[in-house]
Amino acid sequence: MSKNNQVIIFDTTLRDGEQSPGASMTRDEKLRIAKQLEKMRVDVIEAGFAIASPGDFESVKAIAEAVTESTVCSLSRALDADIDRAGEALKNAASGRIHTFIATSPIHMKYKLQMEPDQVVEQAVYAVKRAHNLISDVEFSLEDASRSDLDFMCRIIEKVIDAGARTINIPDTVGYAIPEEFGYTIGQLLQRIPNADKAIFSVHCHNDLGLAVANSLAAVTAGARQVECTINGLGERAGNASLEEIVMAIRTRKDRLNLETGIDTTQIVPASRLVSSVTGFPVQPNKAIVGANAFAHESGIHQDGVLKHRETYEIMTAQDVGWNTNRMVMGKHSGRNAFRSRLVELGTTFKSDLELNNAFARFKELADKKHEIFDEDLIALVSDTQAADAYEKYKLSSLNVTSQTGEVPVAQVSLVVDGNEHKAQSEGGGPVDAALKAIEKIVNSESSLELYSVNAITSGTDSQGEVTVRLEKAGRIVNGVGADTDIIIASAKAYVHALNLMDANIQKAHPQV
Ligand SMILES: CC(=O)SCCNC(=O)CCNC(=O)[C@H](O)C(C)(C)COP(=O)(O)OP(=O)(O)OC[C@H]1O[C@@H](n2cnc3c(N)ncnc32)[C@H](O)[C@@H]1OP(=O)(O)O
Ligand SMILES: CC(C)C(=O)C(=O)O
Ligand SMILES: [Mg+2]
Repeated sequence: MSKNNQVIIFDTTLRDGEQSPGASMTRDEKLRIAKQLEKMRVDVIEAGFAIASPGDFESVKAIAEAVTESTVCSLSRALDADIDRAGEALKNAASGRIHTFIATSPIHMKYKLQMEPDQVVEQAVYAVKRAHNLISDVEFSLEDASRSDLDFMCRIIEKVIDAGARTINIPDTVGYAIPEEFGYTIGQLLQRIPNADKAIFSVHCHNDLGLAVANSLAAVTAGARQVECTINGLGERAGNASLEEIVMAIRTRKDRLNLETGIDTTQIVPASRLVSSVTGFPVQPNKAIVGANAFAHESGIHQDGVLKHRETYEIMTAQDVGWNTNRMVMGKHSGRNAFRSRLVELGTTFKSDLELNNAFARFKELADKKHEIFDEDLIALVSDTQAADAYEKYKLSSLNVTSQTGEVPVAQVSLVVDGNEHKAQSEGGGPVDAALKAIEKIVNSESSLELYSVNAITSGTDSQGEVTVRLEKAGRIVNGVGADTDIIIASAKAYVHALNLMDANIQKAHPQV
């Protein structure tokens, strides 16, 4: 059985990960990733498949020469040329490993290798011996192990251990295994093979059924002590078991698994970002640990819980895996507590519950129109609300603008003045001009427009526009602001705000007016 509770993390992003169609990496890109993996304290880095191409040979060689803290490994078929090429690439490694493999399932032996099982055993033993002559650290993999016969696996494994293999890898090459069965297989191999205690048993799971991590965990529970995995779960077809999920599951459920890894988990997110930017494979937002939403909360009930006690909805901290912080995302599912708390952080205070409730109601209206509400939106929304709450002779009740190619824009506005509803219609040079002229028809303010400016508060076509309108009348100047996802409504709001400010000014100066 296992020697201790330490699980060796073998990263194969640079080999199996690179087998993802479209994920080819240059030598320098691989080197950058390898340095990050070393920084993260990965135990073994599979740097490539030295015989695959001159470029891959150079990558393995360069990584073997640059990395000193992790073992550097090259894959090779059970063939002389592959093994020798791997040995050559690794000759300057501080700690190198040759990883040789051959398929052991009936389907692979018969159709792909076109070899009899006895020939496969013979070639495996020969390959391990040849590799062992070049380097002491030899790993042997039984390709397609999860579809191989258990007795046959026991036979070949016993022989390759005798030949010098010190790591025996059991791959679920086609992602066919299910956890209980896979764990059982590992347990049986460890029990039945007489010299099993001379090697570390490893697993290498693919994600064709979405079970790669679950199968890997079942295997370590049964006694495997190396897991082969990749950053972001990159890899052939549906990918490999994801390193970040394996490592964080072992860490987070230490209570149950009683295992550990040597990984510096704070380097996980930087590694994920690097792999994503080098390969051009984006990380899905809901990806465990490294997805943008992995530590983000948008629902009011969750936000309230996290604000009161983080562990109500978080089983890890964002900082533990390399994020700066968790995130409260303001959106249509958010609640008052998160809304108030974010605004307090942004330096806003509410004088009363009524003020909070008014701002919150406007926030919900905005959230129905806009996917994500940013801090800038909140600030604009609160100043808009506070302005509206201050003094309001005029209130915009509704605005309807028709604007078509080749037609003169027409605006119909409904304005409440001192509690009474007034309606007006106007044409204009553009929809904004028409809207402001319609308002003027009702108010007849006799003020002149000194400035009209529009700002997109955030990026994106669903951004709120913030409009500033400066009016001048008899030497008095006021600046009205209005924000809305509809720029014409934002303009009307800003104009009405300016009219209210002008009116409040006049009231202060001449209370009898
Ligand atoms: C499960 C895995 O991920 S295995 C790794 C898969 N990764 C890769 O294949 C990426 C790199 N591969 C390559 O660059 C090329 O396939 C090479 C350089 C390795 C080989 O190229 P070629 O010599 O042109 O062979 P080709 O790829 O067409 O066919 C593979 C040959 O290897 C044989 N083979 C496959 N696996 C093994 C093995 N483990 N041991 C010995 N021979 C093997 C096949 O039977 C086939 O033999 P054949 O040519 O006598 O029919
Ligand atoms: C070469 C082996 C380990 C492999 O990648 C697989 O079987 O999936
Ligand atoms: Mg694989």
